Amino acid sequence: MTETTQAPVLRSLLSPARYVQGRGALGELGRYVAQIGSTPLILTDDVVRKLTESTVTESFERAGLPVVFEIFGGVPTAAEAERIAELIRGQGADVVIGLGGGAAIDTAKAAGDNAGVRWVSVPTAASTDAPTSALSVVYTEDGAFDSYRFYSRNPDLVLVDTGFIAKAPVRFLIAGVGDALATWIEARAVQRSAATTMAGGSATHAGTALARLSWDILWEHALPAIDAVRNDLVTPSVEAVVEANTLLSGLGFESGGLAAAHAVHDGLTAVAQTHGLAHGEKVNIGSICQLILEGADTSEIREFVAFTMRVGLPTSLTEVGLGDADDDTLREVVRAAIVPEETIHNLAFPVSEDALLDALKAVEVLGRSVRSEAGLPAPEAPNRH
Ligand SMILES: NC(=O)c1ccc[n+]([C@@H]2O[C@H](COP(=O)([O-])OP(=O)(O)OC[C@H]3O[C@@H](n4cnc5c(N)ncnc54)[C@H](O)[C@@H]3O)[C@@H](O)[C@H]2O)c1
Ligand SMILES: [Zn+2]
Repeated sequence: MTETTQAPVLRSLLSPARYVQGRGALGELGRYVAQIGSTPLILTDDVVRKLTESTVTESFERAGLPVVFEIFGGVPTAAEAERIAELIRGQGADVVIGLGGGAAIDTAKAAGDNAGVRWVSVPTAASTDAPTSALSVVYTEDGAFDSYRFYSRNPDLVLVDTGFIAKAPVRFLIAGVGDALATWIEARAVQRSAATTMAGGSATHAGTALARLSWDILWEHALPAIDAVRNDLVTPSVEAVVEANTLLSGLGFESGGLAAAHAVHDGLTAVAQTHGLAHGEKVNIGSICQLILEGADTSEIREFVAFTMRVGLPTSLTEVGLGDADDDTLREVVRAAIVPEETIHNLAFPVSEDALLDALKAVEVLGRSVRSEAGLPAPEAPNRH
């Protein structure tokens, strides 16, 4: 028998064991967590703890679970994950719950993996597609993208209470729409190039189709959902967008694949000017950049810019703090976006430093042009948070 020297091309789809979504879901968290472990540790920040503590406590008490909160430090670094892992070991916890935004959720996954216990994602904002995936994005202490860290399993449970999402600042939902719209743009590119996905191997039809479904739902429901959340309302559009941002985009990006949009996001984190912005806001600049690099139809690109502008996402370098950036600063972004391990190389064509620099600059030109066509004033630099 002859031995094959090449690994076979395999298709793969990953997902969490259970996904639960709806108004009032947080009150049921204890019941679901009790199926996974008996000594949970909840990782969250002060803001989210204040909002959720009474509901979580009541739910855990009903399920006979102890209530142990730990404050998340704010940046998902390797050191923060190890600090939490130490606590898990010390307390003998058997499940860690990331409660809050993508950063707390990613840190809970990393800490759970370090400590060898199971993990649960409870997003209180539909701001990213982090909750479902079997990976964390690791940052340096000063907030720059460091690396992707992959795990052998996804969260055992992802639970989303749309009542909390509707009461959260609308900017989070808007950012989540930016993150989720990129999913189809990137999965489509990975499908064209037959590149490897974040799940390892080639995309399944299912992974790619979920990315597309997320896109379709967002074009239909993002604007009414944003209006509803501005008024603290949970409508069917809000439920649809939360599912698109969290479940569909989560499965779609992981099993459909990433390409240039996220690589450009990662590049943007290399410069301090962008640090006050949400993940999904930076990703939207990456999506526009990818469409430009791909030479997508002018009408398609302009429609995307106009739509995401209406959604409330940044569509120009000015809005991510880089309006007056010199070439050296932009080259820093570009170089970080095209390092060999970046997903930009999943595009079907090679991308040079100069090509990406020009595409980035073209985002500003395009964003300004679409704004003025819509009769809107020139873009403004972001408010610092
Ligand atoms: N692992 C993955 O697959 C993946 C995918 C996408 C993004 N990410 C990561 O996710 C992170 C970004 O997540 P993010 O945009 O949610 O930011 P974040 O986690 O920093 O959260 C932002 C803020 O939201 C606040 N918040 C959360 N819920 C709230 C609520 N209901 N009301 C008021 N405030 C609330 C938190 O207190 C926090 O300060 C980045 O680290 C990014 O790399 C990971
Ligand atoms: Zn993302």
